[in-house]
Amino acid sequence: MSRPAILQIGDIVHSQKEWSELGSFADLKVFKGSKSRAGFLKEIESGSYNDVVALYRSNESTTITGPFDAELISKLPSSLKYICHNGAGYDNIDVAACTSRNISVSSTPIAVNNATADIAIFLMLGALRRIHIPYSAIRSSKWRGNSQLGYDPQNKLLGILGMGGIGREVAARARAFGMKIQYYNRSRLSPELEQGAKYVSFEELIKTSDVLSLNCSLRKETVGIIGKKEFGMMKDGVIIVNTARGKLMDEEALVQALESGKVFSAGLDVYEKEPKVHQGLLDNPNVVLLPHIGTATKETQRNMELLVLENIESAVKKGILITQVSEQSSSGSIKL
Ligand SMILES: NC(=O)c1ccc[n+]([C@@H]2O[C@H](COP(=O)([O-])OP(=O)(O)OC[C@H]3O[C@@H](n4cnc5c(N)ncnc54)[C@H](O)[C@@H]3O)[C@@H](O)[C@H]2O)c1
Repeated sequence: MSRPAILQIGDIVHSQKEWSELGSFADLKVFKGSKSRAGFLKEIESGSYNDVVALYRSNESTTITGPFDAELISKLPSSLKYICHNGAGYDNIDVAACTSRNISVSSTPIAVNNATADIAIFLMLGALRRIHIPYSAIRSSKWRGNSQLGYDPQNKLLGILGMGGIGREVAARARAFGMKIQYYNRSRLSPELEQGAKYVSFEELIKTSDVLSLNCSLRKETVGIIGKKEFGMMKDGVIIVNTARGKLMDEEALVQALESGKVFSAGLDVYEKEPKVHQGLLDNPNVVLLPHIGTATKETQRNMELLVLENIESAVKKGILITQVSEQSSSGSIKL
């Protein structure tokens, strides 16, 4: 029987040794052609990947191939059974199109939790203090510049929208700051996972939170989940933190809510049209901005790569993905 092949798209930076070790049971191929969607499609058409069973891709490699949408998925070789994605968010993969082609998809949850929750807390504290103002004043020899007093996290009500892996780590950290926690999720968590957080309706979360942290995945039904109407329902002086996905929120509506003072400040790691950032956010000193660096630590990047490689090994050797995406693992609709 011929050996299966595994295809790498994009860079593997922190676990090259472990990638090479997959060579003990499979042929390793790396997409090196003209680094574009057209170049990738050309390589597929040439037949070079006709023995590829599993592939490695990442949120970063989307800049090379474009999204794994229905069009691209329809052109993948018929040998391909597993897409092992490096990223906790996989909104750049059309999972339904994969399922209908009997392709299983994995992502990298858990590995991302700590680093992303750390950044959410960093942004929340920064937003509570409107930290950008003193932060930039000192470097332009203005000492505190136009700084005003901020707020303590203690005794504030933190609302978490999407109490998944990252949301729960945000809650754990916020408890240490003396915050009260409430959350809304697709389904209520067990008491062990809730850790005392109060489960409330979406409407109550929006209306009563002092700080709102967006931690839910981007799906068709969550695009624009926070828009003009929701900002209108919020408490005056609310603080918004978004480390999940920019498209969850109507950025224009956020800019207006910041300008009107409805929103005291915001801490953002993600944007609607990355890498483009709304000019109204760039111009507003009350906003803390980071360029999507939630998982940008050496430990987390390595752990994410390793989890992808573990998924590949398990898939090729045993036909099982370790962290298959929930749309496929819970529906049981995929037959291999
Ligand atoms: N800033 C970064 O660098 C960075 C890093 C990792 C992940 N992320 C983003 O954070 C998101 C969350 O990651 P995670 O690992 O915690 O994922 P997760 O799957 O563990 O949690 C997502 C949660 O969202 C909830 N959810 C989905 N649809 C919902 C809806 N309609 N209403 C309410 N809740 C809903 C789910 O029930 C789940 O609890 C990812 O999807 C990803 O886009 C960003």
